[in-house]
Amino acid sequence: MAPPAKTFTREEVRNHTSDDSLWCIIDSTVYDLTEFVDAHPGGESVLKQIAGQDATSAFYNLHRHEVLSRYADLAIGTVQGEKPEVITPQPGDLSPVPYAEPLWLTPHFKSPYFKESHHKLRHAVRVFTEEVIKPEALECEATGRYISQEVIDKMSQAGILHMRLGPGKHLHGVNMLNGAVKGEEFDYFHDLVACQEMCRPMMRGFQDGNMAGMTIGLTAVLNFAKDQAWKTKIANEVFSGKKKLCLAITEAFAGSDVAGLRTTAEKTPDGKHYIVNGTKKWITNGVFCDYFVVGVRTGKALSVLLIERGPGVETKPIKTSYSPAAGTAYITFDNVKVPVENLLGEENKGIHVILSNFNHERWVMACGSLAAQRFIVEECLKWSNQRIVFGKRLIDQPVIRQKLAKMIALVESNQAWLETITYQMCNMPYKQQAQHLAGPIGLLKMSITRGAHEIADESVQIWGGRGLTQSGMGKYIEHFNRTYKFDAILGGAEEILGDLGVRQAVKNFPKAML
Ligand code: HEM
Repeated sequence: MAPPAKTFTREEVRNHTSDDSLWCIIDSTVYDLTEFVDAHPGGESVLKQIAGQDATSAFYNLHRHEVLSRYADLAIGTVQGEKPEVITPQPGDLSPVPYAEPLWLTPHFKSPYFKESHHKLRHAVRVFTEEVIKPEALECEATGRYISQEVIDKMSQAGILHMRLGPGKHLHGVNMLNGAVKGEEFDYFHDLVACQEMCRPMMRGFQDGNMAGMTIGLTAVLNFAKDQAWKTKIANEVFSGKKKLCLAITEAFAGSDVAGLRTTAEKTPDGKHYIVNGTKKWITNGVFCDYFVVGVRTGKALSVLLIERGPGVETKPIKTSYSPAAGTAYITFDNVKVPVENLLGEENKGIHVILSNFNHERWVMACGSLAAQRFIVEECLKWSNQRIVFGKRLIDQPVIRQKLAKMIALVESNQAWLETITYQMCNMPYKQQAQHLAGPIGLLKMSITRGAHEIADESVQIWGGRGLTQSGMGKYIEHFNRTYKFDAILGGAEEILGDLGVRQAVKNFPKAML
């Protein structure tokens, strides 16, 4: 909101220093703080000290720019002949801060990978994220409530729910974000753009609460359901946002080691149903889902069933270090009767169903974690540039520049690797992807989550106490430091994925000797 059109001279502002009239200037705007003094969260005395003065540096040393838009009604005009210097970003804007955007979005840099439609989609998703998703994310993260049906409906109408599964036939004919990209043209670079843009609210619990379950679970139905009409029914219900679906594989008994699952499914004597018994743990979105894509033991091997919420299915929230908005659940199945038609893929060949989406799931997590790291780099660059300590900006200290250099290098190198792998995904048929990319994607995710560890650590050191505080200037640093580990565990632990990468590399090792 622009300040009122009235103008004042600096001389006039200097006359308002009493309890009856206390003004100050921040970035050429004049604020009347008389009534606000008592309510100021930072106390009265600090405002009295800057009465009548230009408080721009003092303000930015202690507050985020967004505070000014929250209190815009305190502005009474501007200083005659002066214009604001601080940039107020508009929805969809690219950040002008160095390294705040990937190189393909940086002026003068070229990329062989991104076309006009990727740029269009980037802009459209960023606007949607800022206008629709971010306000919801902030509220859900603060209150712990689950995503609202209203926001789910808006995402469905904009084609975002379809988009979250990556490229494929399910996108054909879907109007995405008012024609930003055609479903038929949507490739893994569009997918990358959407994944990275949708992380921008930087609310990690909500990010998973925002339909992560369907992203990793619905593909099993699309690719392995046998009955076409049944598949279409489930897909329509989920893509329209009317029903929620999640993937339920991990158990207290087995995390990354899926072969150790203990939930059982036994066929009834008439062969028409399975009776499912067991438990599932850490199931993202489980608390509010209607459908569960469940890994079960059928005899000695694994199978995958779609189980509908009903008698015998119970979900309880699990408290994790991110917000309850993710809907993380402990699930119990007690004598749940499931029609045999709900089998996905072949009986006892469920491992193929489970593995089939791992590459995409891990790649999605890699995209998201890296986008969050870049956001943290931007926060650190801005903070180091505006924070004055020992009479200098933080960035004037070599030790801080070293930390920033390390953080930038980690993000840029991982983004370059991510784009190279994405290019392979665009150019390899599914079978080749499964054969050649599981190892590289495992190594990529490991590298990115290791980078997150370094970046979380260095950023807290740069921000000091504010990096440990849940409100105020360093709130994103605190949040990132508390939640970055999710990406190092979910979808396969860092160590397991690194090991997968090396094992795949040595599988067909040539007779090459030293
Ligand atoms: C338009 C003017 C101002 C508004 C609307 C405002 C608002 C706020 C708000 C909302 C907070 C809570 C923390 C946050 O959300 O960032 C805060 C904290 C604070 N403010 Fe202000 N403020 C203003 C000007 C100033 C000025 C000029 C100073 C100092 C000279 C100041 C000193 C402080 C201090 C010391 C804190 C506590 C910071 C911390 O806990 O780290 N404020 N202010």
